[in-house]
Amino acid sequence: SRSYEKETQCSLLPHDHYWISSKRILTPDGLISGSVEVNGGVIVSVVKEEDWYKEQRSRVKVIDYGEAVIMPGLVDVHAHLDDPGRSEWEGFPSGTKAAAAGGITTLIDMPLNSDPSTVSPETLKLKIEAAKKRILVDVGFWGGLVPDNALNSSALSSLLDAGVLGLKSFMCPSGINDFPMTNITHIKEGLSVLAKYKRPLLVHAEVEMDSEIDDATDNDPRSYLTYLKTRPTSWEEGAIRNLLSVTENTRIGGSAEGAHVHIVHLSDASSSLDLIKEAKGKGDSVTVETCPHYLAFSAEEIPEGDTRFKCSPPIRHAANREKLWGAMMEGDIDMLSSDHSPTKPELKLLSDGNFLKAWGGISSLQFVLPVTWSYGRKYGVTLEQVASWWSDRPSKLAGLHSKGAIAVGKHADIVVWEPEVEFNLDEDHPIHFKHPSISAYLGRKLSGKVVSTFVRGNLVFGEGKHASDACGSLLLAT
Ligand SMILES: NC(=O)NC(NC(N)=O)C(=O)[O-]
Ligand SMILES: [Zn+2]
Ligand SMILES: [Zn+2]
Repeated sequence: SRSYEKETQCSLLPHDHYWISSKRILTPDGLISGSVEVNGGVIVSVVKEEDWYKEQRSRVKVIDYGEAVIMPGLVDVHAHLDDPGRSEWEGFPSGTKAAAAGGITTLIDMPLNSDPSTVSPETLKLKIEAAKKRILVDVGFWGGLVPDNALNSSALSSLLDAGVLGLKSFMCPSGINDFPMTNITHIKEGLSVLAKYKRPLLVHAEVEMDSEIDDATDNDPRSYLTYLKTRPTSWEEGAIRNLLSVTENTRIGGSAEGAHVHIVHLSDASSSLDLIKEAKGKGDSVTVETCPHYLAFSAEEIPEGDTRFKCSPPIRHAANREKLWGAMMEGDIDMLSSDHSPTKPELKLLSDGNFLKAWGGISSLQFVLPVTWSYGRKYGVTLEQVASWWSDRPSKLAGLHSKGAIAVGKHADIVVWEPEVEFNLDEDHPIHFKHPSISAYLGRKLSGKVVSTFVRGNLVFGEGKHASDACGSLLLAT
């Protein structure tokens, strides 16, 4: 029939009702051997092997994944897909293809690096138009909190009413002209509006302060350490200290109860993290993420002129990376995000190697699961932790309560992967984001191969292939 045809193009699997089984299914109650029943895009049962009676399964298709891990799909709350306006940097089609190939089933797009930035109902509409029928995974949007709308509660309300899942602001220049930085008054006012909607504010927490080098001309711009000195930990610490001066309002009974502050891409695992822990201890509604590149790389190993590693805040020394891992394992850092922030290769200035002038941003979207796993193994990272950092916590941050777990009633957003399988990110490895050459992960050996990715029951990626139709859904807050 017609509808059958349509289904097969959204999914590599011509079934609406089926079971997937494996010896390792990660549920909220732990790892089980058993099966997951999917019907109409939703998980309708999760059954242990011993309870899975033959008659139950005989009627519908069963896909047996053997010992591969079945886990909730990843929810990436921080990615820049640069569409519309800078789709030569990335774009919804290539970005969501990379996401699907990496086991990411939901992606929340940042409001900047597209042109225009997403700061109003009109600009959100442009995003929605650009994404419609061009996304392989589910996509939601953060709106921008900028000086233009921050002190105007009806402007902010109209942006929130239009469906952004929350807001994002910068405490330092963003590098994007139509996305200026906010001060603490803007943030405070923004939180009071967000409180009514119970949606979060995500903050890029760095503040411009004196750099540790008096005269940049004395320093080699091809040396990573020169760049590192221009954005010392005091930038993060100063911004976070200032930010946390207004988060007490988010406590129960506070004037902005219901609002939440989420600090994006934390790099400094020392004083900045201590401040966050202290605020959480007092009951402020605060969470923090870091990104795989801060956990995988260290300043010491960044080659001269290799601007693929440039991002802000910067990747710091190995001792800081150890502390970040400690904070992950202790639960002091709540979750992970990619901060996939690509550009066109020309702007990375790879032949110049000038760290001070190159575009800042790491390209990683497709690799975050194997990177987290590969670099985390030495710290004893478990599958439960990976699912908490990448699915459970981020889905809650974004208010997406139908996502983030293999449980009855949730969307059938699922990644099937083989943690033990190693691969080299060499020229032969298919990479789906637009500009693989600017990724700092190229040439690495990783462990953890994505076998299949399901979005609302559609098999959107399997055996190295993508579904031919882009049937991801737009996630608009209501
Ligand atoms: N304009 C940007 O995308 N900036 C991004 N750049 C990074 N992280 O280097 C970011 O998230 O701050
Ligand atoms: Zn940022
Ligand atoms: Zn970012």
